[in-house]
Amino acid sequence: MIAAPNAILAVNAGSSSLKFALYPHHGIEIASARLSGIIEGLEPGGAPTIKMSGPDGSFSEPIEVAGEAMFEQALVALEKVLERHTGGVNITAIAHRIVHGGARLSESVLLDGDMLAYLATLSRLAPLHQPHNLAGVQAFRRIFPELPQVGCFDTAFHATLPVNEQMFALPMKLREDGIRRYGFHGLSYRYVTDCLLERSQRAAAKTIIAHLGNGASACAVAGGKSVATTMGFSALDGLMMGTRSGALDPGVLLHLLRKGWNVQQLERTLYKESGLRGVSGISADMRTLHASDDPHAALAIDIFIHRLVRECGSLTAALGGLDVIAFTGGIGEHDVDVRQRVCEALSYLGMRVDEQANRAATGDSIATIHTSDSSIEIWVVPTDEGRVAAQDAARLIS
Ligand SMILES: Nc1ncnc2c1ncn2[C@@H]1O[C@H](COP(=O)(O)OP(=O)(O)O)[C@@H](O)[C@H]1O
Ligand SMILES: CC(=O)OP(=O)(O)O
Ligand SMILES: [Mg+2]
Repeated sequence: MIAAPNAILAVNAGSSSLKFALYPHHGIEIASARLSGIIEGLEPGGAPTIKMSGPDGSFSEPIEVAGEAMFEQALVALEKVLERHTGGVNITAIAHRIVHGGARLSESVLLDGDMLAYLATLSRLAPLHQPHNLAGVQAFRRIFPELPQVGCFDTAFHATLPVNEQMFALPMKLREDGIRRYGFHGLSYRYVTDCLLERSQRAAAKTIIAHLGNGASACAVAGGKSVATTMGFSALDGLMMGTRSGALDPGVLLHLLRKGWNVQQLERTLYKESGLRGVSGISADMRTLHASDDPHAALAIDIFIHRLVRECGSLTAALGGLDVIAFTGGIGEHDVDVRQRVCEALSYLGMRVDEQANRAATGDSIATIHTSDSSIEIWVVPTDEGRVAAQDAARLIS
């Protein structure tokens, strides 16, 4: 009898959805994802649905849940769906994307009770991500108690940030309380950095990676290491995002507090009602904004690009020049118009975008979109955060 192939299940548990992908592996050798998908509607009162695409094509089906423990019931359903569509792979570990590893964790780790207790203390630093990530781990531990669970941290890639990039100009005592810049989207930055280092002679020098998804940030990478990044203490800083404000004058917060706003109102506004959604009044989805002829939609896109161009200038200054820029995340991989406008605004650096190559880069595979006389390479790299997590899990269980 031939043994079922081994595979690692990489998951990203959010507030109301769970993204997953299954990576076959042979020891520490990881293959491309065999299938990937999302369970949506996991909020109380929601109607959980599983969407998946893999070798048998794409499908979407509701998950039957009754009473409490919706998350656990969804995982049991996921296990059955995976069994049906993979012909029975042998899952060897679950690799969890967890946004915050704090100052202590600069690498992925096996998750046990002590480690989870430490990670729970970081929830206050990432209130909209960390509690959901950890609830995901707990649910998987209950449903699959025999499987190793591995934590892979968004902050880990930024452990190399120099101290002047980590520090706020605040009283030193606050730094001792953990109030410093951490940076996020590290799994994506690691994936893109590895892709670039494999393919470009110049990527080892001075590179900016723009991760433009629902959450968005950009990172300056030198010699494969993070040296500056736009997200800081929380996943709110830096670029304008789908529903988050990005960098904001702290005076605005003081003003609103003085007007009587409470923490919940501030949190909701900054995380959920700002960014593309807040400015446009229409949607957080870039595709919807492009399709709209409302002037507020155009204004939202315009601010998004303006903020990104300014941050690229700042990151270029931190690097002392620029050799390579890479676009990734849903917008970075697919949005021809945003890439064109950002690159044209950065032409003062000697960046020349090839309009035809840009139009042809659809995010299905890695592409370059610069002209032969551009002094800066421009890349489009479809990211794969799950693969980085799966690699680490394979290493940790081997
Ligand atoms: N073809 C496209 N053109 C422009 N934007 C796109 C396209 N496809 C996806 N996006 C945008 O990508 C964003 C989601 O990015 P993604 O990286 O998938 O999200 P997440 O951060 O949840 O992983 C949305 O704003 C969406 O509009
Ligand atoms: C850290 C962060 O912003 O993550 P996401 O883009 O998944 O919201
Ligand atoms: Mg994302």
